[in-house]
Amino acid sequence: MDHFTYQQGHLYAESVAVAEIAAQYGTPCYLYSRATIERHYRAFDEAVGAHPHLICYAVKANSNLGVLNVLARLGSGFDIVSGGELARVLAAGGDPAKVVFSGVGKTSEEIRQALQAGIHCFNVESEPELDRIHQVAEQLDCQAPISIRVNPDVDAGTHPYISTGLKQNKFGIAMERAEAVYQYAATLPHLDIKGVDCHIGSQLTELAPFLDALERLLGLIDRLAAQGITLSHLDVGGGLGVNYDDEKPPLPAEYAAALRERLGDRSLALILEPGRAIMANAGVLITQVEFLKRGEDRDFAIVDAAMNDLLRPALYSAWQNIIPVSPREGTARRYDVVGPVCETGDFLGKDRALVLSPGDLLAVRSAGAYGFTMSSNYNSRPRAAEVLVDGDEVHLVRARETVEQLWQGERLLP
Ligand SMILES: Cc1ncc(COP(=O)(O)O)c(C=O)c1O
Ligand SMILES: N[C@@H](CCCC[NH3+])C(=O)O
Repeated sequence: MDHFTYQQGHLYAESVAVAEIAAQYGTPCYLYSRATIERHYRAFDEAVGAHPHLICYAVKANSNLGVLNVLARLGSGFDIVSGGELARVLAAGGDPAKVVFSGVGKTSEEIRQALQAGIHCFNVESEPELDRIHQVAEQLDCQAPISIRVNPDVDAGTHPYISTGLKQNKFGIAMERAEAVYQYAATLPHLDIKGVDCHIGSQLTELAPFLDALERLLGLIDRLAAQGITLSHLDVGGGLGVNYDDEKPPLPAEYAAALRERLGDRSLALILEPGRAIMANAGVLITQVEFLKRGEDRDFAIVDAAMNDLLRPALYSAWQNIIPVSPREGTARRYDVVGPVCETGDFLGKDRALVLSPGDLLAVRSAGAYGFTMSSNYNSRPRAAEVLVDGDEVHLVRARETVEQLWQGERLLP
């Protein structure tokens, strides 16, 4: 469910006509709905219920400060993967004590910043990383809270580029090594073992792979307990899919109930790291039709948003719905909806049935996650504005870039 609906024949974001926002802020423009973000966050929080837990929203899905601030106000924690994301969380008023730090390439400087900020836990992805964290903690004369990210070798059944829990993926420490790594970590005085973590991939639409991974983790937790290593939390990562088309992913309530059932009476706090499930359907990308071009083979709707604004279709052949902001009467034609970037892979959607005239506004749905965060300045295109709608209020949470900002930091030769 989301708060982008047609009212009197025009698309609205909560109580505001999308066309009005486009007129004020220009296109392309990302629109987010505060009510949808809040509802999705609460769906996870309430699904886990009374069981001790932390919802650590995955910042990579959408790191806009306004968005992070909405979540921080709800008490959300954050899953980060860089010093930049940590800085954003802090700037947005997030609580560092609710931050978990994932990612395979943490630098010493990033580790130092996170220790100084007082984060909840590092999700350690390799043995050399464990040593590096220990070394930095020793220099700062503190204990680093850690959790081992285990790679359970489970097929998430998702796009190969976003599957992370297989042996051949770069993420986590192999299950076979995990016990030895915990034993080793327990000998290091500047580490504080907190938990175990896994994240097997993104856009999962079935429960089975999650539960498969969970069973393997619970086995490890029990074996460690028998060896005197008691963990206080279990981080199951993110990955719950959303409806882009007609997928029917499990709802947070169903997912959380299955997790809690399998936890049994183990006294382990649960950490969840949802990104897409909170943000994807809380956002749309608004774009305007520049030209309609009749080709010999097919028709093109050339719009002012491109792969630099929304990379998912080009990168993963991802399908996202494209709908008119103010639908017209008439006979639909089939269009490839393409951007101005000089790449054949620059498309937002292919073979879409639409009734269009130049100047029409289109909304690309489900664009709140991995939309703006994956955008770039390719073809020297300024990045789009981001707007957060809250009831009948509209907040510009990031202005469209100016062309001068495109070369900030660059220098002419002397
Ligand atoms: C470690 C980690 N946690 C959480 C997420 C969030 O995943 P999703 O957006 O699929 O919930 C990701 C991205 O896949 C991730 O790499
Ligand atoms: N960027 C991906 C998800 C990657 C998840 C990060 N581990 C997407 O748009 O689907």
